Amino acid sequence: MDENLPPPLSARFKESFAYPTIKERLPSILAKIADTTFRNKVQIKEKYGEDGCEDLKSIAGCVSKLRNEIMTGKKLIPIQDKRSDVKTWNDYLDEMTVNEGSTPQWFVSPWLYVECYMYRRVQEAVENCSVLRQYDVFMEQKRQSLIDSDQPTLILMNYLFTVTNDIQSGKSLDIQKLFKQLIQVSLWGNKCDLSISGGADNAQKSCPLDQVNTLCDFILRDDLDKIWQYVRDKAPCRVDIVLDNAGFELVTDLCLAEFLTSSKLASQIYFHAKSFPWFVSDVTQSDFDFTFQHFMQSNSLATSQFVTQWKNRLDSGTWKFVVNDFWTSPFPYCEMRKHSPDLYSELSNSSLLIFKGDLNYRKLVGDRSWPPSTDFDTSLQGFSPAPLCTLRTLKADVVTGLCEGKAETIEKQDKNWMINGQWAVIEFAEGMKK
Ligand SMILES: O=P(O)(O)OC[C@H]1O[C@](O)(CO)[C@@H](O)[C@@H]1O
Ligand SMILES: [Mn+2]
Repeated sequence: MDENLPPPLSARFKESFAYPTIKERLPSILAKIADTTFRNKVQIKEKYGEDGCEDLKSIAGCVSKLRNEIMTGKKLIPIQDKRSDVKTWNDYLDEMTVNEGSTPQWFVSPWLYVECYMYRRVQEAVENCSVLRQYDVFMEQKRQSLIDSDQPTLILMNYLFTVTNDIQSGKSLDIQKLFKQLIQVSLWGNKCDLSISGGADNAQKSCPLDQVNTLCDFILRDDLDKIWQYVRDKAPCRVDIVLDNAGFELVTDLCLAEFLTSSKLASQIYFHAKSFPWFVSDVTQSDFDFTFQHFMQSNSLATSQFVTQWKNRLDSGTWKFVVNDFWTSPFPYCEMRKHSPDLYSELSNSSLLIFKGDLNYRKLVGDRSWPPSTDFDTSLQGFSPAPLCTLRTLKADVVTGLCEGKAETIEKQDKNWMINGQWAVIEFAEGMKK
């Protein structure tokens, strides 16, 4: 490890947000999983019979054991299942053991690593089932949060419908203004994750368009002008969105993608998603499919036209939905080139990478305790497959790229500014010019 880098965030710092996350938030997420699996018993029995019930029992048992391991600060143990990423995880456990001089522990080791490990252990419980190997322990919550966001979704779809019709009919529009607006809608969509709330209802309630104006002052660093100039000069170009949460956030990402495509700023959009349930609300293939199914049942003209168009875009390859196991690995992104060279080179074909959300941000900056005024480029530690930007509301006590004194000023105004999801950053790193 580079001695000059600040230390990784960890629950061993009791005043940091890692500590209550591991002590309270993670155990409560696991308790909720055990709870919902029991509640699903009747349904599962109908569909899968006794084997299904046995699987549910086994998932609940594994999750309760894991909860106990966390609460008693046990050592991390190797993953044991047949998923193709097992070796990666177990090799990393060995590597961390060597680095730390002893086996990693929940309240001692880097927060990023142990928190990712928890979700991989939950998946282990599912992988070892006999009939429920596709089971998603967070499915109900994710679906409900999409349904609970129907109202703001409709407002957004109707608005976008007018915008795209105007574009098509050649009406003169302020594309720059729309670009900035839809980026901000997608940014604030990131408020709606289910991990920060420990799985409690966190759906979008207010009007997503009004929010853009009222929340302007809560953006601590705003590189939108630079991003706009870059995209305008590159257009039409390939844009990659590294997705975060299902539910309303995904709706906002799809709307951003639609705007970029119909305005011809983007020629192609890649959506990157998780290959198994992750940090409660992150998008998987089945969440993406459910979102489309849900839209297909809508009575709204705008929604049903968009969903047909989006399916066509996916069929024709203008849009691509891709998953990669790297996104559900514990590695910070500066290690992507080493651990997933194929993904790194795939991303380098893009003109702009948009990283959504808090966890992506933590991985971009290596989840280290950087002084907030550290240059954003420096904190990326060489990760630069293509020009990139982040749309992130702050839910963890790490941030870089703020101007000198900004953190201190905000701290006086709101002592929870780094963790309450009320503040945000839009940061751009152009990297090496291509
Ligand atoms: O969905 P997001 O924005 O990545 O947030 C995920 C959550 O997980 C954490 O990274 C850790 O629990 C928080 O910082 C945040 O609440
Ligand atoms: Mn998430």
